[in-house]
Amino acid sequence: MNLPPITKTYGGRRVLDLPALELADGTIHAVIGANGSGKSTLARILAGVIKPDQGSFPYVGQAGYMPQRSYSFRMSVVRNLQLTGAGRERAMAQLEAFGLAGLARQNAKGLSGGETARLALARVLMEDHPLLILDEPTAAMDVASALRSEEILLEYQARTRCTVVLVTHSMTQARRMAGQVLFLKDGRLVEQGETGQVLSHPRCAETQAFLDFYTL
Ligand SMILES: Nc1ncnc2c1ncn2[C@@H]1O[C@H](COP(=O)(O)OP(=O)(O)OP(=O)(O)O)[C@@H](O)[C@H]1O
Repeated sequence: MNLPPITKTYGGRRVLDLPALELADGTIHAVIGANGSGKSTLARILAGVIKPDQGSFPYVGQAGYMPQRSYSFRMSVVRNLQLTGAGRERAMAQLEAFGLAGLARQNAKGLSGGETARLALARVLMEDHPLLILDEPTAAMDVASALRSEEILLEYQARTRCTVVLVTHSMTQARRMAGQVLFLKDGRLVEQGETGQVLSHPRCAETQAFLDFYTL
């Protein structure tokens, strides 16, 4: 997937200023960087939720998107998944996979934060998308749920061969999941490359300085 240069400006402040990018198809790309570095802004643009300063993103409508603040609809948990057009049996199987089957009949608005995130991920993975944009999908989850979600996501990706943009603050998650890593700082792309290279042998001092905090 070739992306054109992308900029985004709010109130005269440029929060994203990226060059043309190539994201290898069928690969999981982890987007890492400090708070405010532009990760969610990039995710929203790729998902078509907001527009870049210029042009429009050509993949609007094709992407499955899980925003940073996951949400549910005011109806039963199982009906949240049936909204995708799936039958009850398929929806229940997905809830089972995400450990939510016991909550199927409960109103989804009563779910905890981590449960809501599991439901949101379960919902986006009900359909096959060529492009998946996941903004910190497991940040609210307990470790067991996060690891299970990673497994399900990897199975989904292996089956569909979709391209995934995964925003994460977890370097261990990036190592487990991603083939490529993009490091953003102050809205700029500092480094992009194979996961092991960027996380273990970064080329840029700025990347190393960011990663140093993860060994503290
Ligand atoms: N709607 C908006 N109006 C004004 N500024 C915005 C808006 N959305 C984002 N920004 C600014 O753009 C910058 C990048 O925000 P973004 O949410 O993309 O960061 P992030 O890397 O995802 O951060 P975090 O790790 O905290 O989620 C921030 O400084 C933020 O304040």
